[in-house]
Amino acid sequence: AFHEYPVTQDYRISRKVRVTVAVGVVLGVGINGKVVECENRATQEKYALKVLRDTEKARREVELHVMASGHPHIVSIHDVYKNSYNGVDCLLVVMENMKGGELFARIQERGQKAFTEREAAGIVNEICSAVAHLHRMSIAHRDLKPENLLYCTPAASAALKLTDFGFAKKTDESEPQGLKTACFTPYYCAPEVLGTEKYDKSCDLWSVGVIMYILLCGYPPFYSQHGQPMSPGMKAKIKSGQYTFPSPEWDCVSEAAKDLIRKLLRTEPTERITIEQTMEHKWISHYRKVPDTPLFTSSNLCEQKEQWVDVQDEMEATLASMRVGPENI
Ligand SMILES: O=C(Nc1cc(-c2cc3c([nH]2)[C@]2(CCCNC2)CNC3=O)ccn1)c1cccc(C(F)(F)F)c1
Repeated sequence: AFHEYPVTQDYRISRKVRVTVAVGVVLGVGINGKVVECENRATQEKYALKVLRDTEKARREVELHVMASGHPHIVSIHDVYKNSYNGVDCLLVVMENMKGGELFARIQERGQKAFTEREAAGIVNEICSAVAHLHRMSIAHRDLKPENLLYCTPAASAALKLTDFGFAKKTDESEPQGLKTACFTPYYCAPEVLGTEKYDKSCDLWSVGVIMYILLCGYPPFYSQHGQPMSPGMKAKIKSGQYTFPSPEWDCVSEAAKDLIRKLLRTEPTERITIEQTMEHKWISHYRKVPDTPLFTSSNLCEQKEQWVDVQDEMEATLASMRVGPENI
C-alpha cells in the first residue's frame, strides 16, 4: 500500500545528486527518469528517490523490490508514494541512500594498495548472498550488472548492495496461466515453455560470472577489440562462450577461481551452475581462505577507463538478449 499524499510533505527533494536512470517517468523533466537525493523533513536523513510512471511494469518492480528489501545486500526501500503530476500517476520509491557509489568506481580509485583475489572473493560472496536471497523467493533479478551494485558509504568496510528491480520477475508464476487464457491448454506444451524458471534465474548466474571475471583482471571476458562496436563475430564468440584467461593477468589467479568462472559462464543455461551450488563452491564458501594475491584489476580498470562505457553497453545488450528467453517468444 502506497502513501497517497504528496511525497514533498515528508521529504525535501534536492537536485544535488542526480544519478540518472533509464526509467520512463513523466515529471515534466522529459522522458529520462532521475534518481535524486532527498531529505526526510523530520529526521534530516538523506535518502534516494526513484520516480516511476505508475504502470504495470513499475508496480511489478516496486512489489518485487519491497519483497526483497531488508536483506543486508539488497538496497532497502523506506517508503513508497503514489502521487499524480499534471494528471499522470507516478510511484515514488524512497530508498536508503547508497553514498559509496558504484562497485567498479571504488576499485578504479584504488590507488596504491593493490586489489587482491581474496577481496574479489569477498565481493562475489556478497553479490551471491543477494542472488541466493532472491532465488529462494523465486525472484530473478535479470539486470545484475556493475552499475546496479552500490556501496552504502565511502568507508572501506561498507556493504555492497544490489538495486534496480526494473527487469525482475517471479519465476514461479507458471506461464500457462497466460497461455491457458490466451490460446490453448498447457497439457500439450513443450517442457521448456512451461518451466522457464531455470532460464530466468540462470541469467543472474551468468552476470555473476562476468562480474567475477572483471573483478579478477579488470576487463570483461567478451569484448570487441579496441572498443569497436559489437561485431557479428563477437556475438558468435559470446554465444559459443569463447573466452580465455590471458597472461599475464590470469597467471597468478587460483585454479578454484577459474573453475567457478567456467561453471558460471556456461553458454547452455541448463548446464550453468545454480546459486546454491555457487554458494557451496569453495572459492565462495571459504572466501576468507582465498589467496591474498595482488591482481592487475585496478590498473587495468584505470587504463581502460574510456572503454568502460562500451563494456557496460555490451553487458546490457547481452542481458537484454538473454531476457528474450523461450517464454517471451
Ligand atoms: O547513487 C547514489 N545513491 C543511490 C542510488 C540508487 C540507485 C537506484 C537505481 C540506480 N541508483 C541506478 C542509477 C544508474 C545506474 N544504475 C543504478 C538506476 N536504477 C536504480 O534503480 C539507490 C540508492 N542510492 C549516490 C548518492 C550519493 C552520493 C553518490 C556518489 F557516491 F556517487 F557520490 C551516489
